[in-house]
Amino acid sequence: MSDGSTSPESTTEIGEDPHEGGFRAHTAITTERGGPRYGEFSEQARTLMDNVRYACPTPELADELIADLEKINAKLAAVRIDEWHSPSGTRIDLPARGNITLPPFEVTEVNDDGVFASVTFRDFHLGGNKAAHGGHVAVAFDDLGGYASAVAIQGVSRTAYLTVQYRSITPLNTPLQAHTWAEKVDGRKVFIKGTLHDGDRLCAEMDALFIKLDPGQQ
Ligand SMILES: CCCCCCCC/C=C\CCCCCCCC(=O)SCCNC(=O)CCNC(=O)[C@H](O)C(C)(C)COP(=O)(O)OP(=O)(O)OC[C@H]1O[C@@H](n2cnc3c(N)ncnc32)[C@H](O)[C@@H]1OP(=O)(O)O
Repeated sequence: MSDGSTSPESTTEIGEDPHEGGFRAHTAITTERGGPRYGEFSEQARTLMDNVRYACPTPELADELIADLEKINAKLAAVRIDEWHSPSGTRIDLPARGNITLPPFEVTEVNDDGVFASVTFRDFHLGGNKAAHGGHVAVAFDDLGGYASAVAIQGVSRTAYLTVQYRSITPLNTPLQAHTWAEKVDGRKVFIKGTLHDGDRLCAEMDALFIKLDPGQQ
């Protein structure tokens, strides 16, 4: 079984030095890095975080779990690679491109009106009272806003500011509808808006500025 990291069919061409300045020189899109079960692996990691968020282990069970997790961490530490070649963040076939640090989203459509995605906040995104933590809502907006910016300018940009208006509770474990779009492009400045809905109900809105990076910019 291949780890897919060098498969020319599944990755965009990246040379010896795949990054330029602070970001990738190319949009690395892969469907094979990490192997065919990388999605299940990521999902197990998310479920681990869900369970940890709500678990109250006995001291004896905590001892056992620490020993188990030490073994798992040793296995993972042995296969760590650099950020440019890691599957996380490049697997466009998986929720949130296989990046478990993002709220899992699935992009459902990209068109002239922007990026449309289904986002599901998990148990481990809990803020309080069954609602998502506001910081996680901002994370989802940052990534999907960056996506809309990338689509608008066909290039890489970085967040200069991002404001979220929290309009109503954002529920956990519910597929929510996210929409991000470029309202205006002015030179390197990309003004991005976003909304997050639970059905007809508006949960949050985003207003952000992304700056297109100059070649080689850190
Ligand atoms: C089939 C489809 C396939 C699709 C494939 C998938 C595609 C997916 C693609 C991608 C998705 C991923 C998306 C990820 C997104 C995540 C992004 C982040 O989280 S980035 C990390 C957080 N942000 C930072 O750490 C920035 C830190 N700050 C900086 O580095 C600089 O300040 C920077 C780059 C933002 C600007 O610095 P300067 O030196 O380049 O530019 P200056 O000259 O300062 O600003 C340019 C213009 O912008 C204005 N500006 C800059 N910052 C501003 C601010 N905070 N507020 C207002 N204006 C600002 C300035 O006034 C200037 O405007 P005037 O040209 O003079 O009109």
